[in-house]
Amino acid sequence: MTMTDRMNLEGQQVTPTPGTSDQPTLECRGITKTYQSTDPPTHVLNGIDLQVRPGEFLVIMGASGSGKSTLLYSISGMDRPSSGTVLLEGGPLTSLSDTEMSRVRLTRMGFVFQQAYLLANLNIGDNILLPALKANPKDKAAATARVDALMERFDIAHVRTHGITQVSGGQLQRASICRALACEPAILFADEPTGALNSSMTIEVMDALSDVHAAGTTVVMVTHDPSCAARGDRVIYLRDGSLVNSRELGRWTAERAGQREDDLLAWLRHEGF
Ligand SMILES: Nc1ncnc2c1ncn2[C@@H]1O[C@H](COP(=O)(O)OP(=O)(O)OP(=O)(O)O)[C@@H](O)[C@H]1O
Repeated sequence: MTMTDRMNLEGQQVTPTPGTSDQPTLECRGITKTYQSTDPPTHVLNGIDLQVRPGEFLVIMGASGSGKSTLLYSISGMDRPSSGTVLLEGGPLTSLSDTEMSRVRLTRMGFVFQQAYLLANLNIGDNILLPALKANPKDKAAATARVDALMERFDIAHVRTHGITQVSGGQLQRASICRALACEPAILFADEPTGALNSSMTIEVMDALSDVHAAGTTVVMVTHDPSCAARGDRVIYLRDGSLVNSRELGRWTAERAGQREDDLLAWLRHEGF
């Protein structure tokens, strides 16, 4: 664990939450990313060290262009870092072939984006089922049972047979969360999952992500929104592609949400947000 991981704004040592195992779910060492497609090349990440504890809800924040999405993509196998190592549950990701990486993404990781990216020719239920069937075609009965349970849990069972244009934005994003959980991933990555939603749908979706986290799934989320960030156990702050500070928040509770947001906002302002 790095120094920034252990210190809060006041430079005090903090006790990490929750995490029980010594092995991080995700470990990143010396991650750099340079886009060679531009002239001159664009250096975006400058050697990020990061550990995500089992069951932790980690939030990545920073100004626009600071490298948040690039970091998320580089550590989740959606893109490859230019250098550095990523370990998922102790296994090296960065040395996998593209085919092996795709398999790990499908079976061990879930993804939620700003847009739902569900298929227009499938109904909501079948969209959610698809990755589970792709991961294990022989598992149809078990996968269907899992998907039914997820749709009940996230209150979209009643729109199972609806088309993707026949549900609200909040329902669509909850369907994306169900799809991301259908293969029971070790970790869920979310990139601005509420970026396209109004405030009531944002709360719906963040309640769903808090539920995912409370059930034990490790979550890594990029957001611009301090009220969403306040749901996390820990917020890290990027500036110009470097991890410059980190804030332990402890477990989110609805009762303390307002105070927690105020504290986080004060810290973010101190960081230049
Ligand atoms: N494919 C690419 N090729 C070249 N440069 C890129 C590419 N993708 C991102 N960048 C650049 O990398 C930098 C970081 O982008 P990134 O999207 O990671 O930032 P961000 O913090 O997520 O920003 P935002 O909050 O605006 O989404 C930006 O300067 C961006 O222009």
